[in-house]
Amino acid sequence: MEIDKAIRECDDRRLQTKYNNATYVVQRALALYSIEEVAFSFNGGKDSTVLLHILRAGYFLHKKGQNSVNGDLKDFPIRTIYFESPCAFPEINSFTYDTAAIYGLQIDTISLDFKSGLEALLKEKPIRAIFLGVRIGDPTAVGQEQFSPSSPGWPPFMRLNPILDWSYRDVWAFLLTCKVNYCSLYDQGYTSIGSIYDTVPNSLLCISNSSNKFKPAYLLADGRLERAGRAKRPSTSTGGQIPAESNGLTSQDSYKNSMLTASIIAVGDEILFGNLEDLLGPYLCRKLHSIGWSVLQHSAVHNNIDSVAEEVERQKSKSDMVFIYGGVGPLHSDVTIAGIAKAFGVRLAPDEEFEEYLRHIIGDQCTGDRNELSSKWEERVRIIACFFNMVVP
Ligand SMILES: Cc1cc2nc3c(=O)[nH]c(=O)nc-3n(C[C@H](O)[C@H](O)[C@H](O)COP(=O)(O)O)c2cc1C
Ligand SMILES: Nc1ncnc2c1ncn2[C@@H]1O[C@H](COP(=O)(O)OP(=O)(O)OP(=O)(O)O)[C@@H](O)[C@H]1O
Repeated sequence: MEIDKAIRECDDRRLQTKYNNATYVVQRALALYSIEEVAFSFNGGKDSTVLLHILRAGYFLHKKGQNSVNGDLKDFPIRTIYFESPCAFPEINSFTYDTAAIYGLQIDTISLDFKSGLEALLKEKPIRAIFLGVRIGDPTAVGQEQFSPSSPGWPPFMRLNPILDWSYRDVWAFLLTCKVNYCSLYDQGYTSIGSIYDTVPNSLLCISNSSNKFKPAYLLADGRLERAGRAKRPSTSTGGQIPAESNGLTSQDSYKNSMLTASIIAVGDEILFGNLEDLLGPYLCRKLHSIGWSVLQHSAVHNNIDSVAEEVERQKSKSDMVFIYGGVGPLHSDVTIAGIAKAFGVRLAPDEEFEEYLRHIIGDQCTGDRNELSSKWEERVRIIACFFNMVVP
């Protein structure tokens, strides 16, 4: 099987681990559900293209385990569903159907919205579980695991997310290592694709502003910014139904003329006990005021998860931006980040690529301990901050 072979022969250990885990999830699912009971939700995007090949490989390994291997490119009996929309890019539509033809996918095209379409599908077919290309950075991944029942109010099925823990870089490492086709829009600077009304190429890949040329998606250095091309278009007299033409990041320009508001939260028992003077807060207030921002509130809270979470929760609905400092070090008593996660209802996960970057800059002195990494990082941030203070008056 060409995918399995390509991954086993490559020298990317991290990719091999991700691949092994993802195909294991597929094999577990195929052991739990019959082929008639599962479906694959495919939309021609990069994540679902990865998932297609993970499913092909997982199905191959599943059959191999049963001693009935068929290496045929078109041996893919899992029902595939595609929610086709008139707002989809034509390139996405044609890639979806071309790929279906190449790999012999039995594709059911659904023209309803997700919920109604799934309701109709589940009435008609014995489907109990659906494979999705959802990844941890997606807004819709919040609270999901590799096996997650559909949400309350949705028809009942199991959501299967084999690539949930894959990063943007993992996705591209896989597609390029396996040399599989992907939608041509990704070579034109699109990094995550929604509809023609809300998606433009990612400005971070712009080669030069004048030529309007973009580098391919796999060259985006920081995968956390993959959704920067998902522009929020202001509504217009035509109901906002104008294809996005400008770049996603420039949509922030519309804010320039209105006054932005900020809240400032200091976290630290020492400040509340009066043992430490908060110098940063007044400094931030002055700086923000000098650039035309309005500071709505400046508060101090105890170094405890619930206090931080409650204050963040309160302030985030009032201000355009909340500044928070204190309690972000490597000690167990530093709980600010956990408090912020609680306020947003998300769980904390290590950012593996950032960790790798830190290891790279810390170099040989690194023992591999995560606490050590964050304390060393703090040191560097302090040095950079001092430097910044010296050169910026
Ligand atoms: C097969 C399938 C199952 C879904 N199940 C759920 C669900 O259980 N709960 C939910 O809130 N959204 C569900 N959705 C909607 C997605 O979470 C999400 O809104 C959609 O994929 C659009 O994502 P985007 O905004 O990143 O394009 C489902 C979508 C699909 C295609
Ligand atoms: N129109 C659709 N039809 C079928 N499945 C869909 C559709 N939209 C989303 N999905 C499912 O939800 C998953 C997550 O969607 P998402 O848009 O985040 O990823 P993607 O489209 O694969 O890649 P990209 O982020 O580059 O657009 C998809 O991989 C697919 O499984």
